[in-house]
Amino acid sequence: MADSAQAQTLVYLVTGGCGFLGEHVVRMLLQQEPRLRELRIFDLHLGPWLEELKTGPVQVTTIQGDVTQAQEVAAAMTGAHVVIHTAGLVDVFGRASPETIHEVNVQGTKNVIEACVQTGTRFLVYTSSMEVVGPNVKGHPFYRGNEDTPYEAVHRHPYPCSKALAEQLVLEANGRKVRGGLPLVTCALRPTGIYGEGHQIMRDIYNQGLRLGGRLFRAIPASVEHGRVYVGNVAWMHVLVARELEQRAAVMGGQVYFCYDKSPYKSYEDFNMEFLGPCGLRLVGTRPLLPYWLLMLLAALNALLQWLLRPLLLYAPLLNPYTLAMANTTFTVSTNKAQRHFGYKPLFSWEESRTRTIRWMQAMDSSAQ
Ligand SMILES: NC(=O)C1=CN([C@@H]2O[C@H](COP(=O)(O)OP(=O)(O)OC[C@H]3O[C@@H](n4cnc5c(N)ncnc54)[C@H](O)[C@@H]3O)[C@@H](O)[C@H]2O)C=CC1
Ligand SMILES: C[C@@H](CO)CCC[C@@H](C)[C@H]1CC[C@H]2[C@@H]3[C@H](O)CC4=CC(=O)CC[C@]4(C)[C@H]3CC[C@]12C
Repeated sequence: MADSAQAQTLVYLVTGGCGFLGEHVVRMLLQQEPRLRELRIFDLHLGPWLEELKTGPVQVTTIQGDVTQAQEVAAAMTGAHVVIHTAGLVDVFGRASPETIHEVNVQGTKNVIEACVQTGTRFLVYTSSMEVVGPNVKGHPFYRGNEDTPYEAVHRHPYPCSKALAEQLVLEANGRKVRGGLPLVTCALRPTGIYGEGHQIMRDIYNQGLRLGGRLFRAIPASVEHGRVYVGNVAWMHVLVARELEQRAAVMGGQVYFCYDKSPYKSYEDFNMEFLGPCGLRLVGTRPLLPYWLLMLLAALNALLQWLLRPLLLYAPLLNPYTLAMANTTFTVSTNKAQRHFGYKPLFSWEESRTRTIRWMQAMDSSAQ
């Protein structure tokens, strides 16, 4: 909890504070930000776990609200010093319409920026995504690249398009005058694929493995590297950026940072096995069991079924042409920009991140029995 020796003066607002990443950011702020006086948690859906936070020394205010509603955002932000904007619609499975994704991710971000200007909130940290860069529609590999690595970032899918547009808005807003005349300082963090406690896709893959008798079948060559980062380290990076933005505005304002840690470079499936293996699942095959053209056909079939069934029900399996391309294209990051600009070092080692994730999966498993 916050060190009471330091003055508790700051008001933070976390949008999407009840999501997978948002909850970790909220808990990390309460543990690691001694200057926090009030923490506002803004989300479309508030979780029951928030109640336990209200007994600590920091005032925790929960706000059920929608980022697409400009007046709700502005009302929540009045008097806040820092906003960490993690709220977003994360959908690569065709559950939401492209219009809804745009509305939440782009219009929602515009509303946050305008609310900063209107209310005088000076520091904005935006959760962007590796997807703003790639993999692109051509499936070009991005092998251990950094923030300056040239890459043809061309997207068609609504999710990366929306994240790219929103990130651009955030970066362009850096330096705008907010109420009171001081400049807005903004910054965007680009996590690669986040894993850790609360990761819904990991849960889904685990359940899929159970349904298949404790087995998963390799679909992606082991040589395709997919960047992953532990949720606790992503949260830590958000807390550090928020803390350092004021002092290092000239260096950090308008910048983007990949979120990285010491998680190993592996294929999406091999990486998941680091957690699913200790939970009793087995990955069958050292090479993909089906040829790629057949997987593409199955993915296309899933897309067609989704479209045909849409009037009756929502069919949104994990495999579709976009997720297949994502999993099958090398995209990994190797950078030290965050360390150079604001002294970031991962708070959790790979071993700790792995252990925490396994413990969470095992607890989830035993509570389901
Ligand atoms: N999960 C991942 O691997 C990655 C996620 N990101 C980004 O991180 C952020 C958080 O993602 P996750 O925690 O994974 O997703 P999540 O779906 O668990 O959390 C998003 C939160 O935003 C809230 N939200 C959605 N629409 C809202 C609205 N209209 N108004 C207010 N709140 C709303 C949701 O209720 C949810 O609590 C997102 O911006 C996402 O684009 C970036 C890179 C990787
Ligand atoms: C082809 C299947 C065979 O096992 C595996 C399908 C896996 C996919 C569901 C995932 C592969 C890559 C993931 C994405 C990636 O980690 C980057 C992301 C960044 C974000 O900002 C949001 C989440 C995601 C799009 C993530 C979603 C799930 C995958 C597509």
